[in-house]
Amino acid sequence: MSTNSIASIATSLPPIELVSWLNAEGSLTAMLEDKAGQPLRVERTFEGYRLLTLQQKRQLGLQGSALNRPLLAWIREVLLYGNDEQPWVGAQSIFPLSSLKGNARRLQQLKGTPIGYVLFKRRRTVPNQRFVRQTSEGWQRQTRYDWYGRLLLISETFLPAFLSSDT
Ligand SMILES: C=C(O[C@@H]1C=C(C(=O)O)C=C[C@H]1O)C(=O)O
Repeated sequence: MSTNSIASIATSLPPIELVSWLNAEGSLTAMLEDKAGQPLRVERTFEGYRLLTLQQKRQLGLQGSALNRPLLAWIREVLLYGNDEQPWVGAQSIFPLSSLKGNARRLQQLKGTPIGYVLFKRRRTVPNQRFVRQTSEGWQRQTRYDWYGRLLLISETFLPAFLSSDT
C-alpha cells in the first residue's frame, strides 16, 4: 500500500480521542457536563420552522415519493459551551411536525434547556441509528432517534475548542 493511500486513510479517520464521543450512546449533554464539571450553556442560534432539504429528508430516512413532497419541520440550532469561552459542540436538531405530538411538544419550548434533559429524562439510552462523517467544521455524528415512536434527527459537530480543551 503506497504512502499516499495510507495518508488518505489516515485523514478519513477521526482522531482517537474523539472516537468514544462519536460512538457514545446516552446523553451527550451528560457527558459534556461531566467533562466540564459544570452545567452546559446552550446558545441558540436558530429556532423555527423550515422546509427540509432533500438531503435532510434522506438523513431522516425518507424514501421514494416522500422525498418529493415538501416537509416542514421545527429546527433548533445551538452552540454548546462546556467550561471554555469557545463552544465545544455545534448542534442542529430536526423535529418533523409529526414528531411534535403529546409531551414532545415541549421540545419546541426548550429555550436554554438542553434537549438531553428531556430526551434522556426517563431512560439512559434511546433507540437510534448513528452516522459519523467529517465536515468542514469538524467531525460530526448524526443520530436518528426513535423517541417513543417519534423521529428526531440530531447532528452534533465537535468543534476545535473541544479537542483543545484540557479538561
Ligand atoms: C441530544 C442531546 O442534547 C444535546 C443538546 C442539544 C440542544 O439543547 O439543542 C442538542 C444536541 C445535544 O448535544 C443529548 O444530550 O444527547
